[in-house]
Amino acid sequence: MGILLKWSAITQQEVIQLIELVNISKAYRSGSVSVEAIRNINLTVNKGEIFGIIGHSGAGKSTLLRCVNLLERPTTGSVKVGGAELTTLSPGQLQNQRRRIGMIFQHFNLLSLATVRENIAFPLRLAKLGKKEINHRVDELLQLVGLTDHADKYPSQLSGGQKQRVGIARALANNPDVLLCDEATSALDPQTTNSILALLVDINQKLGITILLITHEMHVIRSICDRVAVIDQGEVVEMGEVLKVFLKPEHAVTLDFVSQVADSFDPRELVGVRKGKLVRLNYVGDLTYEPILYNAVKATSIQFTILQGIVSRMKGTPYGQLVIELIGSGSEVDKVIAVLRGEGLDVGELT
Ligand SMILES: Nc1ncnc2c1ncn2[C@@H]1O[C@H](COP(=O)(O)OP(=O)(O)OP(=O)(O)O)[C@@H](O)[C@H]1O
Repeated sequence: MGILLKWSAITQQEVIQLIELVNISKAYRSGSVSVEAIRNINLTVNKGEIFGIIGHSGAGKSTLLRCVNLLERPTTGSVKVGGAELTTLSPGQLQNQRRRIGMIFQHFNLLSLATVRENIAFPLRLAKLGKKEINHRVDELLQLVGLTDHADKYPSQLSGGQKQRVGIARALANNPDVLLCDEATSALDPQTTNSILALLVDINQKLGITILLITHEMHVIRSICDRVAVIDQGEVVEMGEVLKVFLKPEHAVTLDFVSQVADSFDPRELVGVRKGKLVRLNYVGDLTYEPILYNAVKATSIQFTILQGIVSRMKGTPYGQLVIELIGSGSEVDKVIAVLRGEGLDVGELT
């Protein structure tokens, strides 16, 4: 059965909250000065999803991500992963819980004097697995990330993308439930970025690992995330399903990020220039490929012009956004708009 999504009802599945951050704040002290890096953040990440946090430099992304495994301890607030409250655990208990949370980094953080195989084996040694078991697991991981032929190389002999694959394999060594990604593709060129993003999607889908990533690139969010939180000056300013946030950004910072990947021409510039009624149509799922616009106008004398448009797919879901001008009598324009809404399109009236 094809996807048939109404704008108002994008996928509703059974939801298990794997990461729950409640009222997280973190203040750093330097001398007598206190910097509040994040403030009162409430955020949940559901099991199986890829959740992205986007923000400009200094917004608090790294601090927030590092609070999830308590690499940074929040000043106030609760951090639950898989139901366990991490802030109250003893050091030993925390170490055990951290095995369920893998992490990868922008600059890979590999051991430069160790081979690929040894880097990947490192967390397995810490977990005190036997030699045979470690070798077997490392072979599996090498295959998963496509580095079987590079097992005996040192990090300096690898490309950036290959280094990040080692980082991913190492992060997955102990079969975590969650993978935290700290700007994992920021040091990579666009093609390598895409191959690493494809690997993350593969891991998410095949292994069911929940992914929480931070980035300053909307391309990353649009390519692989299910939901996104936009963070600015330490606070979450917008959050929701990527398609919705992408098609209808509300906060100025979100608009800024969306314009990284969308047409930067703002059709509101045409208000007052064009004489007809300007409307923005958003549609998702199979509706994207239906002749809805034609059907809506065919019984009327309305003419329409497309002023701006995109029809694409996001994580396999088709979507479209058109800005059109409807030319004709007011009552017929209203009728067309009502028909479009009746078909499930989101219709925003710009004039
Ligand atoms: N260890 C620290 N001591 C003092 N201030 C810090 C520390 N770490 C971060 N900050 C401050 O907290 C704020 C948020 O920093 P953070 O690194 O979390 O932002 P970010 O969004 O990840 O930025 P970037 O994308 O540049 O890495 C900044 O003002 C930063 O200067």
